[in-house]
Amino acid sequence: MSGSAQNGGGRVIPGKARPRGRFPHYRRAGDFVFVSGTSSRRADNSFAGASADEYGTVSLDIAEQTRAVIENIGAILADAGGSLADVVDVTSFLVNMNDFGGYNAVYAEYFDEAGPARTTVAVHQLPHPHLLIEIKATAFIPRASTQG
Ligand SMILES: O=C(O)C/C=C/C(=O)C(=O)O
Repeated sequence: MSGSAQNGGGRVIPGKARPRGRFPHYRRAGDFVFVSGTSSRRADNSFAGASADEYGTVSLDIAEQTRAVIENIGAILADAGGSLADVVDVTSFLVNMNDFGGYNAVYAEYFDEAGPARTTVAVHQLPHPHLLIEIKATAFIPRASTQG
C-alpha cells in the first residue's frame, strides 16, 4: 500500500484495470476504505462475462460479471490490507432489474445477513455497453490492523 493510501489519500493499484477517469480504485478515510465503482473489467480492458461469437453477436452473463466484480473488489481491498469480510456497505448498479435474480444468487455466495448493508438500483447505462453491473463498496479496516 502506498503511504498516501495508508494515510488517507486515494490509491490506483498497478496491474489492475485502470480507472476510467481521475479517481482511485479506493480511498482510505480513517478506518474506512471507500472502493470506487468497480466492474468486471480486466487489466487488458476485456470484460469477464462478455463474449462475442464469430458474427460479433455479444453475449453478456450477469452471474459471471457479478462474480468478477466481487472478486475485483476483494483484490482492491487486499491492497488496502483487508478483504471482502471487511465490507460494511454495498451499492449495486444494474442496467436491467431482470438480472436481479442472477446477481442475487452470486451475491449470496459471498455475503449473507451478517454481512454488509446493501442497496441495489437500476440505472439507464454504465460506462461501457458490455457492462450489466457495477458495484461500489465501503469497508471497515482499522488502520492499526494493517500496520506491522
Ligand atoms: O472501471 C470500470 O469498468 C467501471 C467504471 C466506472 C466508472 O468509470 C465510474 O463509475 O465512474
